[in-house]
Amino acid sequence: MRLEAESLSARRGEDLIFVNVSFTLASGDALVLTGRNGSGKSTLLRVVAGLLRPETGSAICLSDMDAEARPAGEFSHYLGHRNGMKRELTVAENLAFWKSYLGDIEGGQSLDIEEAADAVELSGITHLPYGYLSAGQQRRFAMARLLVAYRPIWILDEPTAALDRRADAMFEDLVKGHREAGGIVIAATHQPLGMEGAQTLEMLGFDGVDTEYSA
Ligand SMILES: Nc1ncnc2c1ncn2[C@@H]1O[C@H](COP(=O)(O)OP(=O)(O)OP(=O)(O)O)[C@@H](O)[C@H]1O
Repeated sequence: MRLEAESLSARRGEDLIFVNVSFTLASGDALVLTGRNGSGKSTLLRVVAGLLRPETGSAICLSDMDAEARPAGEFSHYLGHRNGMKRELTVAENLAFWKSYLGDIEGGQSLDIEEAADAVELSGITHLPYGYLSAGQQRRFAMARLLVAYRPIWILDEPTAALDRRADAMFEDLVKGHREAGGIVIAATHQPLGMEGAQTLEMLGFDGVDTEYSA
């Protein structure tokens, strides 16, 4: 599998946030986005995930299963700053929703809900309303979303911000396991997070609008 981003530009409001961003990632590869606050990291992640329309360019995925290139978003999990879980529902209900809503795509297998809870070291509390949990527990279960439906590309925006070191280590193992199984990871993160050997791409914000970016 290959993810190819070519000549991406994006606009927020009136302003171009970045132009000419290109990179290619193959199975097992990772890309770390760096750059100061407001430089466009989240915007680029949302464009690749298919949540924001690019001004120019495309992010496509060439899968071994499919002769045709398809939008990268169809192959992606997106874990943004927000957790994407309903506070009133139990953890199990939230994860069951994501599991049935997303389903698996060809080429990989997902975990069931208790297995995913175990993988984020929180088994036994999936019957609790999500809103009862601590911020760190909520974030861990948001990470469990990545495991209950298979997607080869993980797009992660500061996934472990405000978590403790043990959670970092747990998440690092998940990311390593995903890459070893042939997955691709793109993350805006200041922590290592299993991203060894990753390409890096420094986002320059408005300053970079006249400069070409590529990783
Ligand atoms: N919905 C929006 N409408 C207009 N401008 C926006 C919107 N969202 C973000 N921006 C602007 O786009 C620019 C890039 O923001 P973005 O969130 O992508 O940066 P970032 O590098 O992820 O920042 P941080 O490190 O603070 O998370 C900023 O100038 C921001 O003000």
